[in-house]
Amino acid sequence: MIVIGIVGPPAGGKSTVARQLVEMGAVWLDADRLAHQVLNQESVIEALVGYFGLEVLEEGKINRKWLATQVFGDDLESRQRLQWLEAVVHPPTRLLLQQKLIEATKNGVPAAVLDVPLLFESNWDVYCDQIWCLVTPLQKRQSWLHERGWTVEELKKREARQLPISEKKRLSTHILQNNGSSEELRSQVAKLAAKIGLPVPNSKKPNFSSESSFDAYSPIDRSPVTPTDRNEHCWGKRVVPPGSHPVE
Ligand SMILES: CC(C)(COP(=O)(O)OP(=O)(O)OC[C@H]1O[C@@H](n2cnc3c(N)ncnc32)[C@H](O)[C@@H]1O)[C@@H](O)C(=O)NCCC(=O)NCCS
Ligand SMILES: Nc1ncnc2c1ncn2[C@@H]1O[C@H](COP(=O)(O)OP(=O)(O)OP(=O)(O)O)[C@@H](O)[C@H]1O
Repeated sequence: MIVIGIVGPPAGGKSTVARQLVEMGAVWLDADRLAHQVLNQESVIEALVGYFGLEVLEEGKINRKWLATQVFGDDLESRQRLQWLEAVVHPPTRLLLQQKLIEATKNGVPAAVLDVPLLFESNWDVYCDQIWCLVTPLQKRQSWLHERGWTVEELKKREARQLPISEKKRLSTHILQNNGSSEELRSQVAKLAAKIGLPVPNSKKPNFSSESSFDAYSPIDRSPVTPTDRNEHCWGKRVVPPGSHPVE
């Protein structure tokens, strides 16, 4: 099984690429979704109420929209709150992600896609054979934002808490330019997928939601890919190739 990490700026198209790879037989591991599951755990809710007060709750659940206003900011207090939140949420999220990776390996899927926004920041890159970095202009992301109800300011605040895109590019093995349609993005994804032996469908397949793709694997082809020099050591430290990376 080959492990592909997807990175990029917030709202840069990581999930879109993951969905496209699911259509090509990969399994999608969505760290945001797993972190949301962790936020539903009783012990985590108790810890958050202890730290943030009852305001963090809405109808007994963590109010993520409110919490985002408390942790994404440039001031010292916000940064300390984010650090605290990550220290609570990341370890159980890591455990869930590890379990899902092991499950995918056992199921013999050809590829697992790690859709982890903080892939480098949380050292998840060590699990990856390849890392694909999306380069997506702010203007494009702005035009897609309305779907998730964020303002540009919210987007920028989150981005400021992540590794700069220049660093993400430098540390990645492939770069995808997401500055056109999703079909244009798909053709870049298909090219890279073909290189690692994933079955690329000719026609457009229906979209898989994170919900449905998370535990269910694509029915297209479950046979393992031919081993390449990079996919034989899924659990070893990935070696970052020297120099800059060609635009794919
Ligand atoms: C603050 C929370 C409640 C806001 O929830 P919300 O539903 O608004 O956002 P969601 O979780 O879907 O994240 C959307 C995007 O925000 C950005 N983002 C989320 N957490 C972080 C973070 N700790 N640092 C920088 N950017 C982040 C990412 O680009 C992510 O894809 C939530 O993001 C959270 O609990 N974050 C801390 C846990 C974490 O680091 N998650 C990232 C994956 S491990
Ligand atoms: N090339 C594209 N053409 C049109 N819409 C796009 C394109 N790429 C992404 N989008 C849209 O932009 C929005 C953000 O994309 P997506 O959710 O894939 O980003 P993301 O990187 O996973 O975001 P985050 O990690 O911050 O949650 C979505 O509504 C998606 O449909």
